[in-house]
Amino acid sequence: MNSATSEIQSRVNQPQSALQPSVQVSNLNYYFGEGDLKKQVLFNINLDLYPGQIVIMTGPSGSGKTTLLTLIGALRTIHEGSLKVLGQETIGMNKKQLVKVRKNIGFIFQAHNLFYSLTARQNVLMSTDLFPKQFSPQTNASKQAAEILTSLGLGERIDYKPHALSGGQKQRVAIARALVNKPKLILADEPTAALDRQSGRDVVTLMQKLAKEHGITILMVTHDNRIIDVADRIINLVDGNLDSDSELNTLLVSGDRTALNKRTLML
Ligand SMILES: Nc1ncnc2c1ncn2[C@@H]1O[C@H](COP(=O)(O)OP(=O)(O)OP(=O)(O)O)[C@@H](O)[C@H]1O
Repeated sequence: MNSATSEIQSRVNQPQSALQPSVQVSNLNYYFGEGDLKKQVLFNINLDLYPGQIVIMTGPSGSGKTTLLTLIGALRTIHEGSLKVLGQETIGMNKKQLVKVRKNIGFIFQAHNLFYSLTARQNVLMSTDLFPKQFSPQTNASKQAAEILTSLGLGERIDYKPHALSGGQKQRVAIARALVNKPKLILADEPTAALDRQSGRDVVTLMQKLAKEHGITILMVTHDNRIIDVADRIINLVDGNLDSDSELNTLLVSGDRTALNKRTLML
């Protein structure tokens, strides 16, 4: 284990109270629309997410999951309260400052959004500032993209275009693209929805490994109850309110299967 890895390991193994949260949400309210059409969609949200944690966000349709995810991803600005992402307060930030915050976050979506005219490696490089100036296979960034793809089991597919890849392989390219800038926070919106059972399982196992080995915080919105067991924690939004927030192991250890089943039924 190199020194960087052991430092991360020791951070991840600390009690959560000793760690700096990657995301700190306090008293957050959010509204859409103006004047008479103004509608509140998030109500007094308080939430801290820690390094190494996989947090699954569930809740009925329209409960505010995507809105909260996009606020944490600095894709929108908050109106009221406080939202610190990787130590930076985002309220009052201008577009340029938000873009800077976003650079430290990896995004993974249901539709992997790959460019079909580019190879797996070139798709990964789209996330770096070095594209398209230098995408010859000799550059450091290109080598790094190849390394990440190899570590995700795509060593044989580095220079293939998406049409020659399976659904699970395409989603792994999307994960590689989310990782190339070494984010401390990954936000995923239905990352397994388009995948068969085995590919979905492979993708989340990989995400779990990344969270644990590199101290990455992963916040994932999913309706896929086939993958719920990878969560360290499940938060449930109902009508814009944080309805519950539980450690999955606690639910399982305490034998409170009714609570877990109730939650799973809502997915
Ligand atoms: N751009 C928008 N303008 C106005 N209202 C919006 C906008 N986006 C979302 N909403 C409303 O905000 C509320 C929360 O929506 P959001 O998409 O965050 O819910 P969700 O839990 O992600 O739903 P789903 O599971 O269906 O994706 C809903 O009432 C929705 O209609």
